[in-house]
Amino acid sequence: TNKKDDMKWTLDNFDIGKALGKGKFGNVYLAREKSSGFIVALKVLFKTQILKANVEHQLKREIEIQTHLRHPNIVRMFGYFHDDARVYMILEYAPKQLYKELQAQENQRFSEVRAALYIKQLTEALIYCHDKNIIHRDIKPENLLLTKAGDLKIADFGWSVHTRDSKRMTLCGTLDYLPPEMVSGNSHDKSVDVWSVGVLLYEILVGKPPFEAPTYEETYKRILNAQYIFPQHVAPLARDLISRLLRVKPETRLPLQEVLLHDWIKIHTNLLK
Ligand SMILES: O=C(O)Cn1ncc2ncnc(NCCc3cnc(NC(=O)Nc4cccc(Cl)c4)s3)c21
Repeated sequence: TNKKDDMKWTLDNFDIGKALGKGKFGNVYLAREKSSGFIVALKVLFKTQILKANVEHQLKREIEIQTHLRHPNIVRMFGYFHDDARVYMILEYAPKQLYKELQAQENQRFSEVRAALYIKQLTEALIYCHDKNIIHRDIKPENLLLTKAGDLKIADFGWSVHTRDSKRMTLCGTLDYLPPEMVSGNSHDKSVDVWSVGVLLYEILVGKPPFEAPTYEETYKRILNAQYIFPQHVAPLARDLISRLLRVKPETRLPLQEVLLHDWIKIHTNLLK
């Protein structure tokens, strides 16, 4: 690795700014690296919380994976360090959170052009991860950020960590984004990410997730049977793509490479991008 990569960072290297997000294990702060003036997001995690939740090994795996990923649609982890009480992740700063952007929309949904750009970029990032045998397993609006230019970045590297700092995590955790094989406790492979692309696509076009129900048990049942309906405003091509992703049988879900070739994506994305 070059000098920068094995740099020994400490808190003294940074001026700390406003809190960007608050979570169970600690907060994320805007920060500036003093010598370069470079702006980053500094995620602070309390060791006591990590140990209490018994997620130390998951954090180590996440850092190991994340420091080796380089993709325009994945938030970079430039490094990490720790002191006696906290672990710090030095992350690429992306100013907007997709779930907040979604909530700010009229009817809480994006246009087909905006939705197709996000799905295309998410799919490209997941293809990159899958090629490195990394399954994300936790794709949902809270884990997706947007750059100033409006490009999507996967921000969450707890690929298999569910006890994560998610904002919409209700007391017992939101099932909404989990595929049948995960809610039923069966084994799962990278096609779990394909399912969650389908859930995300449905939510950003409709304004709520496909299997949302008043009770946990009802959501569970609807996921197991891939039971969802489309409001009449959802266009036929979008319905076609979603129906090829939200399949109970993992092997029948559309491969991610074919998501990029689907007419709904091609028609609604700027082919030059
Ligand atoms: O989104 C926000 O709330 C605030 N925000 N706003 C702008 C912005 N720009 C960049 N990053 C942000 N947030 C950090 C995103 C993360 C990346 N990687 C993570 N990993 C993690 O939390 N791991 C982890 C946690 C607890 C236990 C264990 Cl085992 C692992 S969180 C930003």
